[in-house]
Amino acid sequence: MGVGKALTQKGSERMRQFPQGFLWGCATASYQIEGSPLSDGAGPSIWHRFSHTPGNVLGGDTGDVACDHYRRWRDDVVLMRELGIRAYRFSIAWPRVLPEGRGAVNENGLAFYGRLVDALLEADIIPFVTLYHWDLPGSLQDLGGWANRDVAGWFADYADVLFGRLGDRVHHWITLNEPWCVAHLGYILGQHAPGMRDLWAGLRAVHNLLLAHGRAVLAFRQRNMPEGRIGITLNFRPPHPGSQSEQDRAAARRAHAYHNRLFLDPIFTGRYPDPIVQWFKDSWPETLQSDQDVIRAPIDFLGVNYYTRNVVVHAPGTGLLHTRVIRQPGPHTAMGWEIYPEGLFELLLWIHQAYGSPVLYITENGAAFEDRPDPSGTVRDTDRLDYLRQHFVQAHRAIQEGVRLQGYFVWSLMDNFEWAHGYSKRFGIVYVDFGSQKRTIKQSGHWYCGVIARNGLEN
Ligand SMILES: OC[C@@H]1[C@@H](O)[C@H](O)[C@@H](O)c2nc(CNc3ccccc3)cn21
Repeated sequence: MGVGKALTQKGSERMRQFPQGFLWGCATASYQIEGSPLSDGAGPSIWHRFSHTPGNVLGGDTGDVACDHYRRWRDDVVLMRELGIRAYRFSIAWPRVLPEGRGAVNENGLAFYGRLVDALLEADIIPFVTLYHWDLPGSLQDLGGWANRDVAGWFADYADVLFGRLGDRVHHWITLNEPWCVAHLGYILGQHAPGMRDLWAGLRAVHNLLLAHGRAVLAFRQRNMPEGRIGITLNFRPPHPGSQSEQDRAAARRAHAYHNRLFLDPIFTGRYPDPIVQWFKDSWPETLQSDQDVIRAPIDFLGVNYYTRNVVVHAPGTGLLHTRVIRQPGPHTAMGWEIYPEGLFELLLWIHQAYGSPVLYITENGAAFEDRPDPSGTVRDTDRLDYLRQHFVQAHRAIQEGVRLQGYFVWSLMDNFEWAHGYSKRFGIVYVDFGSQKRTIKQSGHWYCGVIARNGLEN
């Protein structure tokens, strides 16, 4: 598309028009919104165990109720229709479908997701299903979880149940959400479930997550569903060196390899980034030559989660990579993340140019701010509106440069359980009063509805 077509002059306003058919949406995840973690035959997940273990989640919050979406899903689909979203990214809780992680299917759990998918289709909303968004069945963690190489087969079998039962109606599948977070936060730092602090286990989790992804892609291809598309969602934090010293530039390269290339390179090139294999040499897992052919099974799209960048300096003996992140001046979100919209453009262009112009979806972008309803009940979250508008502008820039960006999912549809932060951090474009469960569309949500209707941005 030429630039001229995308920048239309309407009156005094300049419109940034997105391509026809661009999929504007919102994203959520099962453990963060559903509640009812053990209802109707569901088994406990590692996040059910982790949040019920004192000290792991701020304020002792758990996902026991969350947004009560398991019971309020019909009203939430009505809300999505009011917002006018064209697609909805949500995850399926593995322990609802396979309570033990393997073996017998829990028909009640599968039926919940079947009803949700049918309601979305009825509302003309395209479902994007994430197969795994961190809620591993506890019984599989008892067998080592992602550190056990057998998990690749367990995950592929679980995925195949869903391909078989929902594949007639769901045509967009995401195998894993942010495997980097699963391994790094869950197995190395211990800040997320299962709360392990074990580099050896964490690096094996990296490899087994990739194997599991590849085995699920191969199972999907076996199903021969020509309308179906499958990909993976990875999180990225473009690192900038804190200075032009060679030490800081080397630190930024290490951070880049670990944060951004650790999963991207094996999937697209069949090889781990050399700097990382060298850096972790003594702890690096044993792998089979045949593994790389499974891991690099071609995918149809890449999901990109972007929130911020990191400014990195060399810090001998500090942390995993001997690096430290330097807080920057300027605006930050309630998570303490720098607001750096240009980083989205930089990231999309890098992936486009370095990995063969894949089809991309922004599967998460959003911001937490201290939202409060005013006396009339209105939530004037202008800071979130500005954050999203600035990032939409950068996404539009990327499309102008030829990036094959085909959709954008705002994180999140509604305020929800923010992992170790509990309910203290609000990312939604819909406000949730967790006492009454009342939903209120925030100013950003009303604004987003207009962007979707115009399929573009007014200045
Ligand atoms: O923190 C906001 C969201 C979270 O609610 C989603 O479940 C998760 O997919 C998600 N990933 C990121 C970005 N990745 C990240 C990296 C390091 C620490 C925390 C998040 C942000 N978010």
